[in-house]
Amino acid sequence: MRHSPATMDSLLTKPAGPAIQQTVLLVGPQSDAPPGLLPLLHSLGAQSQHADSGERALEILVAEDIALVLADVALPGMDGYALTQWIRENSRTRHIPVILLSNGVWDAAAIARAYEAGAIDYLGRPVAEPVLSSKVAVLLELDGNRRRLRQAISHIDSTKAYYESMLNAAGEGVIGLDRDGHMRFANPAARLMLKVENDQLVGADYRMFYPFPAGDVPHWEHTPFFHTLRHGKETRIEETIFMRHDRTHFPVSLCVSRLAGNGDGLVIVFQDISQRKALEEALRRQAVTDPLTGLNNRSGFKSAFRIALDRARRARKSVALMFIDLDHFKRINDTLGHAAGDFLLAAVATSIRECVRSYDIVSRIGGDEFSVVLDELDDASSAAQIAGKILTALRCPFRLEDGMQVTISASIGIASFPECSDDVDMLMQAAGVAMYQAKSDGRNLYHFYMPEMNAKARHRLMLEQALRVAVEDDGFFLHYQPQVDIGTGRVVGYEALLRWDHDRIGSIAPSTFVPMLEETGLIIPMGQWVFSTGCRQRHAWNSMLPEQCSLSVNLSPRQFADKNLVPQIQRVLEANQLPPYQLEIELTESMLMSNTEHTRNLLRSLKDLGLKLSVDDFGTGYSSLAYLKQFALDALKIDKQFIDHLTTSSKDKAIARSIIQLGHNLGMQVIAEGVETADQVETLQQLGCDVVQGFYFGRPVPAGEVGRIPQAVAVGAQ
Ligand SMILES: Nc1nc2c(ncn2[C@@H]2O[C@@H]3COP(=O)(O)O[C@H]4[C@@H](O)[C@H](n5cnc6c(=O)[nH]c(N)nc65)O[C@@H]4COP(=O)(O)O[C@H]3[C@H]2O)c(=O)[nH]1
Repeated sequence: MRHSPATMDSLLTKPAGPAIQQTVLLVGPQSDAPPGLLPLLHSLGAQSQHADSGERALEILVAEDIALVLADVALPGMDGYALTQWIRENSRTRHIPVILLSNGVWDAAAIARAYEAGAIDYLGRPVAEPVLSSKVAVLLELDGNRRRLRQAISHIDSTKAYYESMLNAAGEGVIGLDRDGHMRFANPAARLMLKVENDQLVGADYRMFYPFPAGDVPHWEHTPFFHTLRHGKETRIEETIFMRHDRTHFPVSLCVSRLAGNGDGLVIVFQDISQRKALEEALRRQAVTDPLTGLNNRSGFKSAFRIALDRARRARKSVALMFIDLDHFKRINDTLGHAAGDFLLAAVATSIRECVRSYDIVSRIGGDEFSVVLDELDDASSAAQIAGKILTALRCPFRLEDGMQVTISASIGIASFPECSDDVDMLMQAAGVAMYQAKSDGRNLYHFYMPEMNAKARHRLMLEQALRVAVEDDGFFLHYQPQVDIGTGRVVGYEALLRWDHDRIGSIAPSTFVPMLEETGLIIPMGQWVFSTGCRQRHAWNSMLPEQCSLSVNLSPRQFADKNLVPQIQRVLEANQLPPYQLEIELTESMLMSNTEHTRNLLRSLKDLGLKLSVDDFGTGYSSLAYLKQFALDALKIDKQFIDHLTTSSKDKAIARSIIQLGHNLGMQVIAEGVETADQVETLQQLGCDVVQGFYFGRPVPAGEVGRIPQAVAVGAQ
C-alpha cells in the first residue's frame, strides 16, 4: 500500500475534529417542518431535506448520508412503517434512527407496529417543541459520536496498514519481544534472515536467534535486551552474533528500544553484516598480502613479527629474523622482462616457503626482498642451518614459463631476538645491515648481525646520498684508456671510463659506485651523460686522432633495458656529427644471454645505426655461447682475470687461446684487457690477439692528457 506524503502526514496526526455535516430527512406530505425544528438544526450545525413520499425518501437515503429520519406514518404510496422497515433491512441505512410522526392517536397497536418496523421513537402531531428538540439533539449527538468513532477506526486502520507496509518493506529485520523475551512479531526481513516461518517464531523465546558464547546458558537477565527493558535506554550493538533456525551463526548490528506508549516489550532492529564483514576481511587481507606471491607484504610482516616477538618474550624463546635479498635481480628484470621477473619471484617465494616450517612467517617486503621470521627457536644458531638451506634451494636453476632456465642467488642477513634487540624496527634494520654485509662479502652468503656492521651500513648510506648529489651537481668526469693494435702498435681506440672524486673520501672506484648507480636507477641519466660527453670529446679529437680510431662506452643492464636508448644514441651521434663506426658499445654477456624480442630488436637497431658492438669481460659470465652466433658482434674482450696469470698459468693461457680462436672463427676481433707486462703482450701476440688494453700501454687519463699519449708504440720487441 502506497501513501502520498500528504496522506502520510494526515495519518500521522490525530484524527480531525467533528467537521461532520449532518442531514435530517423529513418525510411527509406537508412541506412544513414541525415547529422549532429548523432553528434547532441550524443551532446544531445540521441541515434538513424533505421528501413528500416514502419512495422519494428511499431515493434520498440511497444517495445521501442521512443522520436522522422524521417520517409521517401516513404517506402517499409506501407508508411510514414500510419505509422504516426498509431502512432497517438495508445494510447501508440500518444504523439511521427513525422517529415516526402521526396525526392520529398512538394506541398500543400503533406503538407496537412502529417499534416492530424499527422506529426508535414516535411522536404525535402537533409535536411539542421541547420534546422534539431534546430527542433530535440527543439522536444527532449519538450520530455525531458514531461518525467520529468510524473516522477514528478508519484512521487507525490506515495507520496500522501504513506501519505494516513499512515493516514489511524494511530491509532491516524487526523483532518484537515481550517483557519475558518471547517473540511477538517478526517482519519478513527478520524471518528471511533467521530462516524461520512466522508460526515457528511467534511465542518462541530470544534463544531461538540469540546464541550465548559457547556453552553458556543464555539467561534473559544477562541479555542486552533485558538491560534495555530495565533501563529504558536504547542500546546499539555494532557487532554481535545471531543464529539462524538451522543453528548457523551470522554477524549482525542491532538497535534495541523499549516499545513506546503502553507497549510492554522491546523492538529489535537488526542488519545482517556478513557481507560488510567479508568485505572488511578481504580488504584487511589485501592490505597485508602481497598479490604476486600470496605472502605477507611489508605491513603484514610487521604485525606478524610483532606478535611473534610478544609470544617469544612470554615463552622466553628466541626469534630469528632473516632478510633475504636476491642478488642482481634487477638484471633479470631488465634483460628478461618484468613478466619473467614476476614469475621468478613467485617461484622464489614457493622455494623459501618449502625451506621453513609451516608456522614460520615468510613475507615479501619489497621488490626482490623477502623476510623469514623463525619463531620460537631454542637457539638462534639454528637459523644458520635454515639460511644455508634457503641459499642452496635458491641456487637450483628455476625454469621460467618459456622453458628457459635461470640461476640466481641471494644474500641473507640474520638478526635475532633477544640478542640484537627487542624492537621490530631495530631488528629489521640489523638484519638489513647484515644482509648488505653478505652482499659486499661476495653475495650468495648469509651473515649474522654484528654491532660493528652498523658503521659500514652508515657509510653505504652516506655514499648513496653523496652519489645523488654528484649526479645532480655534475660531479662526474671521464677518463680515457688507449687500446693498441698488437700488430702495428697504433692506438685504434679509447675506452671511456667514468670517474667520481668525493670531496672528503677522494676517488671512489667505479666497482663501488656503478652498482649503486645501477641499483638506484641513476645510471640512466648518468649513462646518457657518458654518451654525450664521450662523443663530444671524440669529435673534438677529430684533428688529432685517425678517423678509424673509435671510442668505447660501457652500457649497463638498466640502460640496455631502456626503450629510449637507440633514439638517444642516434641524437648524440647527430649532435656531435660523429660517424657511427667511431662509437663502440661494450655489452656484457648477461645482457646478450636473454634471447628476448627486446634484445634482438635492440641489437639489430644498434647495428643498423652502424655502431660497433663488443662483449666485455668475456668468459666471466654465462657459459652458453649460443648468443655469439645469433648476434652480429664485432669484438670479444678477454677479461683481465685470464690475462693476469697468462704467463704463469697454462690453463689461463689455454683459455685465452680458445677465446681468441673462437672470436676469429666467428669473424670477431679479440681485445685483451688489463695487460700490464711486456710478457703478457708477447704471449698475446703469439696467441694471435688483435688489440691490447692495459696499464702497460697507458692508464685511463683525463681528456686533456690524451694528446700526450703517443699514437703508436713499439710492441713485441721490448
Ligand atoms: N688493474 C688493472 N686495471 C686495469 C688495467 N687496464 C684497465 N684497467 C681497468 O679495467 C677496467 C676496464 O673496464 P671494464 O672492464 O669495462 O669495467 C668497468 C665497467 O664495467 C664499469 N664502468 C666504468 N665506467 C663506466 C661507465 O661509464 N658506464 C658503465 N655502465 N660502467 C662503467 O666499471 C668497471 C671498472 O672500471 P675501472 O675501475 O675504470 O676499471 C677499468 C680500468 O681502469 C690494468 O692493466 N690493470
